[in-house]
Amino acid sequence: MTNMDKLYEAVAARGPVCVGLDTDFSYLPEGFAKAELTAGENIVRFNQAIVDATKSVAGCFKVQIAYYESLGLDGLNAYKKTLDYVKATGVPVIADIKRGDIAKTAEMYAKAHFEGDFEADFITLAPYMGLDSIKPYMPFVEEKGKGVFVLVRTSNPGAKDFEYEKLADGRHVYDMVGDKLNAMGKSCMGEHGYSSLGLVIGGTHIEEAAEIRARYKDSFFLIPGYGAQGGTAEDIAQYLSAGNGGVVNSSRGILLAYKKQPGVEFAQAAYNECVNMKEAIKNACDRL
Ligand SMILES: O=c1ccn([C@@H]2O[C@H](COP(=O)(O)O)[C@@H](O)[C@H]2O)c(=O)[nH]1
Repeated sequence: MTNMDKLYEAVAARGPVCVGLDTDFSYLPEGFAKAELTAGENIVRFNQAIVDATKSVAGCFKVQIAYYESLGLDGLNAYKKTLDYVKATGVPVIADIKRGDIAKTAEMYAKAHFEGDFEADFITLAPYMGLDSIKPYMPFVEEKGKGVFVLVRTSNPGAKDFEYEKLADGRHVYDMVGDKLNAMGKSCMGEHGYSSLGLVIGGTHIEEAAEIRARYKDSFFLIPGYGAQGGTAEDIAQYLSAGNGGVVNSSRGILLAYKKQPGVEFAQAAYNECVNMKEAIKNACDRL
């Protein structure tokens, strides 16, 4: 069974919410940090509380490496401890590292994030340098069941700058990227009908949602943009297939939920936000 199969089953069991552990030190509630600990150590304590509170309603967790790299070695230690803590729960974990480089360098990134200290179930990749920048990850995908999510149509406003450009055949650039990746992903199909080569499809532009879902029936989607970036359950539901086939990330919306729930402890507030998000997406899927 591939990690994508496990992710599919996790979504079937607990829903599509992907809890984003993009933990900035400034997100820790007042009085939470212990002065005798480093910033990274305090972030790990915060993350552990979030993971404990939300794992029963999380399809997966996503750890955004930039938040940890920005703290240097202390942060990388916190990154590893956070990954290890999530892995011990058995809930799938995506390392959001967005790598993209020449094949030889990509081989090293693959080793760095699919084995050893920073091993994750899934990683994110940027495809701009071409398919040879993705291929070095495929031995881990095809032989060890690992998974990748590759950027196709991103959630940021700048998605319009390159991804929406039109080709001579009428396709958008993001269609061409998605088509090539979807074809590449046929080499690693799982038991549940989804490839281990998944696609990142932002949940903030919905005009093409139905077309994108129909075009890539066997691609699992990582869908960022819910909450803080304005994506709604109604928008996101269109990227799922009967409530599965994708995971929906929310980072700031979950980590900072306590700021919108006065008097509620931060981990409980994160849990409440996950439950609300899960129900809102389910209701929106049911209405489709
Ligand atoms: O198109 C993309 C690809 C990745 N991301 C990542 O998702 C989260 C979003 O965080 P929020 O706080 O929920 O906005 C973050 O890690 C991004 O790096 C994305 O937003 N859009």
